[in-house]
Amino acid sequence: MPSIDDIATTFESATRTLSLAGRTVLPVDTNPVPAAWDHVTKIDPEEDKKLPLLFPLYLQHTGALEVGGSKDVTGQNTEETLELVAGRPRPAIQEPSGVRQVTERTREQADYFAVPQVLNGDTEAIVGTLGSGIEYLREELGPSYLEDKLPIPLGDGLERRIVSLFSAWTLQEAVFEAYIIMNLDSAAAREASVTEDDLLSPRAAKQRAMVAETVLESEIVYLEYSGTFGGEEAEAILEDVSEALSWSRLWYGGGLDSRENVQAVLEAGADAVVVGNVFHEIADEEAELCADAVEELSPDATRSDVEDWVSTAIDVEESSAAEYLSTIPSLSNPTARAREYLVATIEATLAFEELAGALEGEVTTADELQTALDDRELPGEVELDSVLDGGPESFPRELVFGLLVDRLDIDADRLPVEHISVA
Ligand SMILES: CC(C)=CCC/C(C)=C/CC/C(C)=C/CC/C(C)=C/COP(=O)(O)OP(=O)(O)O
Ligand SMILES: O=P(O)(O)OC[C@@H](O)CO
Repeated sequence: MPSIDDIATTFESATRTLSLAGRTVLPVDTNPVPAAWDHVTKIDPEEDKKLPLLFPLYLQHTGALEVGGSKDVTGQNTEETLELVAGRPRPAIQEPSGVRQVTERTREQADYFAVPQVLNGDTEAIVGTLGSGIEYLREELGPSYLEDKLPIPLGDGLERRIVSLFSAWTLQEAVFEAYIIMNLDSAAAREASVTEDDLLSPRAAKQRAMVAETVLESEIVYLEYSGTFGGEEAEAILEDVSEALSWSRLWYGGGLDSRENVQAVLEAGADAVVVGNVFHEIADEEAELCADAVEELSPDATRSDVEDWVSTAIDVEESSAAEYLSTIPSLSNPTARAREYLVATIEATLAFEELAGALEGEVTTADELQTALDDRELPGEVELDSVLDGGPESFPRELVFGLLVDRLDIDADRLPVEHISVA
């Protein structure tokens, strides 16, 4: 009679064979990273990188929101950013660059967990940090998660096995991003100790991508030029790497800000583009624009007044809003959308200023503020509700409440609005 170990071994071997067939010969796509994502927006939780006020308007057109960065990222600012953006309106991926950015809360908030592994960096960036991450899952996050969830203690042995299952499951559920970092002048290159000697030719990049797909089983191979556009060099790498991959998705990120540079990397073989800086630049741009609008426009300016003002205040075609929207392959007429979203943002700001002015000195507690907002149409509410499909909680209400709590210096729990441009 076969032992339980024999049965388990046979089962494991059959599962592996099926998984291998799914990756190679069967006409099915078993990669958990949706092929439909051809555009991903990378959102950095660090303090200096802000979100546009009506960010869901912009994010409705992207495939997924990837939350992470290489500098000044913490568990707390990651939780805050995920609290704001996850599901608004697209799924969120947490991409940690350090172990302690992962918390119980971020695991609950994010729909996907993406672990970077750098194919051309130092050992720390391929196995070192990952090793401390697994240790952290087993020895800290797992036990504290279990303590929160278990109604009664189960005894040391069983608890240890459940914790080990928790960390194995977390990694099983994770998607791995095999990075090839090619811009030496980026935080990502510094983080992963990528030097001149580590830069790869297209052929070497292709060979490492093959290791990622077949041995490391990385769901994503990520050509990273963070902060700069890789141009022809990147295209040559994408051409070679894309020929070699059949299961892993090939992502390109770095310096994208126009339809042309997006088309170039997609045509060279990228499955998806990742856009970071230019999204945050929308927030900086609108903060200035809104400050000017508050100075120059009357609070009861009509939409057509605002549209006219926008036409004189900014060259919309050259704006960061239009640049970001132009990176979304499926979106037609990005300039017209940018104009529409900028106008909506200014209208919302003018209405917010008027509301804040009316409530100043009138309300001093959270309850009073809540009552004052009930049954009133709030700035940005119509636009945001049309994108967010209602849902049980009203995001525009929470947003305006949070911004007013800050403005009126009220003591109350609120959304982490400090990540929003105009706060
Ligand atoms: C398993 C657990 C709990 C955690 C995983 C912890 C790991 C393995 C983190 C990976 C650390 C690592 C290899 C970082 C490399 C740097 C990197 C690729 C960062 C991502 O780039 P961006 O942050 O988007 O780049 P910029 O900041 O330059 O824009
Ligand atoms: O910020 P940018 O240059 O758009 O790069 C996006 C992303 O690849 C960074 O990890």
